[in-house]
Amino acid sequence: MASATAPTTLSFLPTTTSSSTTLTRSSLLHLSPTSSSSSISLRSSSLSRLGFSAVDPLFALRVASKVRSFNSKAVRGVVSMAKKSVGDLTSADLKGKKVFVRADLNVPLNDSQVITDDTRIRAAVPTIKHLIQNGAKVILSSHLGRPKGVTPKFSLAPLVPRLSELLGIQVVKADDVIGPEVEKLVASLPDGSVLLLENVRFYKEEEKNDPEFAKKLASLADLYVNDAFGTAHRAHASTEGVTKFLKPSVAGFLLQKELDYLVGAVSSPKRPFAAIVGGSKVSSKIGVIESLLEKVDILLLGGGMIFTFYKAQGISVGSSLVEEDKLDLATTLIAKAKAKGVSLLLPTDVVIADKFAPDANSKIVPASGIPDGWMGLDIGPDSIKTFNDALETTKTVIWNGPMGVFEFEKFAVGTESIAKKLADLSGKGVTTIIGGGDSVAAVEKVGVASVMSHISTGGGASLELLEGKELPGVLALDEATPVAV
Ligand SMILES: Nc1ncnc2c1ncn2[C@@H]1O[C@H](COP(=O)(O)OP(=O)(O)O)[C@@H](O)[C@H]1O
Ligand SMILES: O=C(OP(=O)(O)O)[C@H](O)COP(=O)(O)O
Repeated sequence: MASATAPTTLSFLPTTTSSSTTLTRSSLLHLSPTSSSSSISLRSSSLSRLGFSAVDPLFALRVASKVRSFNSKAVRGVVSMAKKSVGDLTSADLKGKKVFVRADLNVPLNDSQVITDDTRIRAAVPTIKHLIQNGAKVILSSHLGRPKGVTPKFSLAPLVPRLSELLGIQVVKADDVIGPEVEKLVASLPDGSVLLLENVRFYKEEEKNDPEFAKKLASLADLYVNDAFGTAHRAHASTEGVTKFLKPSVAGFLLQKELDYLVGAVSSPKRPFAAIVGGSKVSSKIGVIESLLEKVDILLLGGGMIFTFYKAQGISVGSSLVEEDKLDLATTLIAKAKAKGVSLLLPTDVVIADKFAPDANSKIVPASGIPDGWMGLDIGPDSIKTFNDALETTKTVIWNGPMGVFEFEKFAVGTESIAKKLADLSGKGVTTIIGGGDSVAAVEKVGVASVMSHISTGGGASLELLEGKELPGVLALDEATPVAV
C-alpha cells in the first residue's frame, strides 16, 4: 500500500489544541482537511491510546496529510460518525461473556450446496477470532439468500465445515434462531466457542425489524457486534433492532475497514483522486456519480451507461443500451463536471456486436461510428490507453461497475484491463478501492484481488455509502469514546 512513499517516523508535539477538540482512532482516518484552519498537534500518548504507533507508515502518511490544516469544528463533525469498535473490547470485557455477532455470511452455493466463493466467511474471521481468543462465547448470526420462511436450501449448515476450518475450532450449529433449544445450546457454550444460529431470515420478523423478535435475539447475549457490512444498509432486527436491547453495541473489524476506505479514504483522499464508474445503467449510478463529482479530480465512465451520455450529445448509438428518460440528466452531469473542474472522460472507441450474445460478431469503431443494428458492449483499445494514461498520475482510485459485458469473453477486455491497471497502481503505492458488485468479480477473475487496497464485501451497501448515505446498521452502534488530545 502506501508504505513506499510514507515517512517512517513522525514527530508528535505537546498538545496545543482547543480543549473541545477530540479525536478517536477511526475519526483520524476520516478527517477532512480545510483550507482556512489552524494547525493541530497530537500527543503520542493519545495516539497509542487510539491504537496507533508513531512509526505506522500508513497512519503516518494519513496524519501527515491531515494535521497540516483542519479546524476543530471539522474534527468534531467527524468524531460524531465514529463508532465503538470490537478492538476496544479486551479480555476484561469479554471473558465468559455471550456476544451476539451479526455477520454477512451470504455466500454463493452451487446446486450441490458447495460454497463457490468463501470471501465473506474469511472476512468475518478476524472479529470472531478476537472474541474467542479473549474468552467470549460467540453467538453467530447471518442470513443466506432471500428465503420466504423456513427453506432447507437456505440453511447455514453447509457453512459450518469452512467456518470451523478457518477458526481452528469446531463450530456448533443450532437448528433454529431463537427458542428453548437455542437457549439450551447457549447455556452449554464454553468460553472461546462459537454457536452458529440458523438463517435469521427464516423468521419474517427479521426483515420487518420486529422489536419483539429483536428482543428475543438480544436475550441470548450480553453484548453485540455488527460485522455484517453487506447488510448494514438494511434496518433489520439483527442489524438494527437488536442494538436497542444490547449494550455495548460495537462495530466489527470488517465493518470498520469498509468505513475507513469507503468513507475515510474517499472523503479525505490522497490526490489526484480518480473514480471509474461503469455498469449497465446510468439510473442505478446517478447518486454515486453526483456524490463522487464533489470529491474526485478525474471521472472515467464506461459500461452500458455511456450510450445515454453519447446520445445526449447527439451521437448515434445504434441499438446500444440507452435510457431515453435520462438524456437530460446525462447533459446535466457533464455540465456539473465541467463546472467543478472534474476531468470527465468518456470512451473514444467501443467494441460493438451484432447481437447480445457471447458468440456475436464484433468490431472496434470510434464512439461516433456505431452503425444501426449494432450495439456497444465494451470500451475499445484507444479508450483503454486513454484511461490508463489518466490513471497513471493518481494517488487514490475507486472503481464501481464493469466497463463492458465482461460475462462474455469477447467483451471482457476493457474491464480486465482496468483491473490489471489498478493492480499495477496498487503495487506503486496508490490506494485502490473496489466498490463491490461486478467489479469485484472482475478483479477476482483476473486474479489481482489480493493486491488491491480494499475490496468491498457489500454491493448495495458500498453503493449507498458512496452515494453519501448513512447506513442504519452503522448508525445504531454506540459512539466511540472520544479521546482528548
Ligand atoms: N455496454 C453494455 N451494455 C449492456 N450491459 C452492460 C454493458 N456494460 C456493462 N454491462 C452490464 O452491466 C452489469 C453490471 O452493472 P451494475 O449492476 O450496474 O454494476 P455493479 O454490479 O458493479 O454495481 C453487468 O452484468 C454487465 O454485463
Ligand atoms: O449480498 C448482499 O448484498 P449485495 O448483493 O448488494 O452485495 C447482502 O448479503 C445483502 O443481501 P440482501 O440484498 O438480500 O439484503
